[in-house]
Amino acid sequence: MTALPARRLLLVHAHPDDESINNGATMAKYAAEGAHVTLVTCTLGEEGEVIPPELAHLAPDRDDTLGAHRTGELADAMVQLGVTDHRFLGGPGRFRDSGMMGVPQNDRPDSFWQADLDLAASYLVEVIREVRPQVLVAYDPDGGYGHPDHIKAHRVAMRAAELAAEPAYRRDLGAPHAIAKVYWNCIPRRVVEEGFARLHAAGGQIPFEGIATADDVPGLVDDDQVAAAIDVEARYAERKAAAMKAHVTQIAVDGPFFALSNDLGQPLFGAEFYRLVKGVPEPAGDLEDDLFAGTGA
Ligand SMILES: CC(=O)N[C@H]1[C@@H](O[C@@H]2[C@H](O)[C@H](O)[C@@H](O)[C@H](O)[C@H]2O)O[C@H](CO)[C@@H](O)[C@@H]1O
Ligand SMILES: [Zn+2]
Repeated sequence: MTALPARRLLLVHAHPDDESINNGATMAKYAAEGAHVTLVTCTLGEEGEVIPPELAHLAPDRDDTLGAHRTGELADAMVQLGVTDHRFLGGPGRFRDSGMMGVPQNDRPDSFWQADLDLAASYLVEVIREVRPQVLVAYDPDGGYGHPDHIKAHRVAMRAAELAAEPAYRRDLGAPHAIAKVYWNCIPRRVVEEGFARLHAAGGQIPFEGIATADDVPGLVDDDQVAAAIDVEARYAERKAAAMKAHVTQIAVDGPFFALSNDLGQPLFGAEFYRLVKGVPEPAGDLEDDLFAGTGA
């Protein structure tokens, strides 16, 4: 096996589309700089809604082929971001999209929400011990906005980071590896409110049915919770928008704005923000501009 680059970043997401929405610019930046970026997606997004009418037949209550279709959208998004290492947790279709919190699909035995935590984490331990990343990016405990697959993805990522470092745990999955820095996705309320102010100023020019609210944006935090801001050059923000566009069934992009299948416009943020939950923080008040800061990589 060829040696991996010195810098290795692992991101764990619930569905195809989350990676581009939350971390598209960060992934594009580090991939372009030669870091090894590994994305693990926990489901195929089988229970999603479908935006384009001509693709409505893919829906779970029609042909139920949306999951297979979204793997293609995700592959297209990876091309836009320059990311070559993408995996589905446990293999494609191992865990099914659980649907929004409270729907009957949450109770399907094959849903990610019902998955045994340590079993699901064991698949991620194998990836961690192979790739040996210095940095892990995951959701906060609420999954950003309370979606069961996002909550479970957080739990699996944090459990796998713990188990991967445990010398007595499953040496058949590789040599122990302790991830140096763990971040959770977030976004400062101030930045979100500025973005919505721009959206409201655009008013009638936006092509969406309505406008979301700041509280609809996952991972809202106060400024003092933010440890790192990856505020990339325009070219990486452009890659992010292109990757989001690749998720045709889930996201409609219009310039600096986008909407999910609820057709509620929200700002598309080029800068991406992170809370540090493991690692040495910068001196109080200083924002990191590099997720690998302090790792020696
Ligand atoms: C960004 C994200 O996590 N999307 C999920 C989410 O999709 C939302 C869901 O269909 C909701 O009912 C819509 O109103 C909203 O517009 C969608 O973004 O949940 C889906 C089902 O679990 C999932 O497939 C999708 O990736
Ligand atoms: Zn999601």
